[in-house]
Amino acid sequence: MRLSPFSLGLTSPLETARGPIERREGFLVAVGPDSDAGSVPARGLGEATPLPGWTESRAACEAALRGVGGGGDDREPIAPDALDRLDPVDTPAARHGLALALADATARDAGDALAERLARAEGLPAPAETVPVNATIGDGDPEAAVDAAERAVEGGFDCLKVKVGARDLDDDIERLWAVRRAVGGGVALRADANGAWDRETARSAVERLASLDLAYLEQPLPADDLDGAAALRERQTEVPIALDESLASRGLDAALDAGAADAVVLKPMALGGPDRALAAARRAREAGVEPVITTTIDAVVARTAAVHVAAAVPEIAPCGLATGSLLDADLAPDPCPVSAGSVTVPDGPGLAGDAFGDLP
Ligand SMILES: O=C(O)CCC(=O)c1ccccc1C(=O)O
Ligand SMILES: [Mg+2]
Repeated sequence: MRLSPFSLGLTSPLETARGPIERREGFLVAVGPDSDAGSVPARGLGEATPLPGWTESRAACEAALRGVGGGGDDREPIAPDALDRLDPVDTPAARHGLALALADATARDAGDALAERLARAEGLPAPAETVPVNATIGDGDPEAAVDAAERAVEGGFDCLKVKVGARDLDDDIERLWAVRRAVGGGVALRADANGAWDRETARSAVERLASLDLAYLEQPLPADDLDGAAALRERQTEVPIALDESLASRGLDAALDAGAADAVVLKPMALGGPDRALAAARRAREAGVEPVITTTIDAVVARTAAVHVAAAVPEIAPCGLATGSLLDADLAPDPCPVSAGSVTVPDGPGLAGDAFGDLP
């Protein structure tokens, strides 16, 4: 297994209530084919891009991958239990990197698109050919938010996710209303507070946002506060509640059991791999909770993998996968660029046929 480090800057920092995201640093993970041992049937490519706060640190990610043979050559056989030795809770990005590389290799060997393999493993029907996506708007000042919203709608997006929670609630409400006035009633608006509010502020927010027609409010309360999220849902049906950070901290099952979410925001990089993200999406669906797939502002390999995961979820809601444009450079041309608020799922085989053939 070969690791190739990379470091990519964002065009401008993505401001969130938990601070700005300025760079994304991680590893490409290349495996096989190791014709001698036969444990990896074809070349496969993965990406491990940790985001501390959502995943392990970069150092922990690298150590975990090296501990299961990363750092060697891609032709070296991989221990059969290598993937099992990467803990999806402690080192989700590391597990994502190897799980994706192995899944890409297996799908390539079979001549299937990754989405087809993922769907079959979960007993889901044939994947979709396109996936709807939301535009991601950072927690900048009101003019910047309105500007970004107008540009996104001109570009064909009909769903916008606006970061909130970095300023006073009064200012956020005014900011969201400014966006609503600018884009009109026909565009779906989501707001993501990244856990910034206490219960009283969150209660006030859902009351004051009731008439804004929000598609959902994401992570209004700290990650651990599932009871608070459940209570918000009980009092305010006009503002659906989505959970993101809570899934990493409390787990999907606890969130579903607590009745704490109308929607769950599933990040393959934070959940330990494409396979685990799709399994989570299927479980959420079965519990009547809408799954949404997003990146952690990953490079093109993991972003493409997340598109395959989303494609495998029948009738998926708009996903947070239009994040490539936030990076000021990328590892390869995008095999599934965003057009008119949607991405086309690559045919394969694997992630995207030959699209990543020049990558290490
Ligand atoms: O969902 C999106 O539109 C993009 C992804 C996103 O917002 C995000 C990206 C990196 C880390 C956290 C988050 C988040 O959803 O909170
Ligand atoms: Mg979020």
